[in-house]
Amino acid sequence: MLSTQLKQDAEQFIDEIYGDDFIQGLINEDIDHASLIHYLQADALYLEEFANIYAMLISKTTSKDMMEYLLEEMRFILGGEVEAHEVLARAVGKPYAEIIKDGEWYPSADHYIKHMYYNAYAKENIAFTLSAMAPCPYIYQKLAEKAMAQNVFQENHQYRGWFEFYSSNIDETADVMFNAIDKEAENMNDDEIGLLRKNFRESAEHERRFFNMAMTREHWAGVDMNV
Ligand SMILES: Cc1ncc(CN)c(N)n1
Repeated sequence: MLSTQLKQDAEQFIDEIYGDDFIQGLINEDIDHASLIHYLQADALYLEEFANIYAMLISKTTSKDMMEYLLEEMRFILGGEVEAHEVLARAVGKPYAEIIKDGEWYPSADHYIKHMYYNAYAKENIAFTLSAMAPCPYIYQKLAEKAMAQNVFQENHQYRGWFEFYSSNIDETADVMFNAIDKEAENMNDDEIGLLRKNFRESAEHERRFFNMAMTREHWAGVDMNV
């Protein structure tokens, strides 16, 4: 099954991201607040676009079950995931709404978001977009599970809630995406399946870049946003 291959492909990225500074900084509680703020600003906008892309997929599917799933996920991403963001905002010590008001699509986030939009606009079959979206729930879930398995988070650990949230809330999200990808892949040729795999791997790398973007507080250099 293609999803077995995709999950195998993801492993390398999960290990790399786990060892990178963002996740280690959360585990060790020594991540700097400026990086958390940068992450929250970028991620609030990323999630908004993720919800918009779900809406685009609703118009492309004829399956009622898939429509219901997409609607439910839209609601979750617009409301539920704020809970994970609130954990980080509390550590920063500022209201979440105040933190995110100045964000923009920093370069790595911009690239990731446009990778998903490209597939939503260019491809009629939703499996192409889903293959670019699936690393989002899947990689966070695996990172959180790994962190919970390898560390003991005391009651007062500042980021415990973040890991708990992603290790327990998004199981089904990734599963439904993988099932839909597998179903569509049954009727695809090798080139198309290769593209699904490429989309997935690219997004897995985007996930890594997104975290690292926060650590370096990446910005557009030489682009005056007020012009
Ligand atoms: C960039 C990114 N990727 C994944 C997730 C988890 N939904 C997230 N919040 N942000």
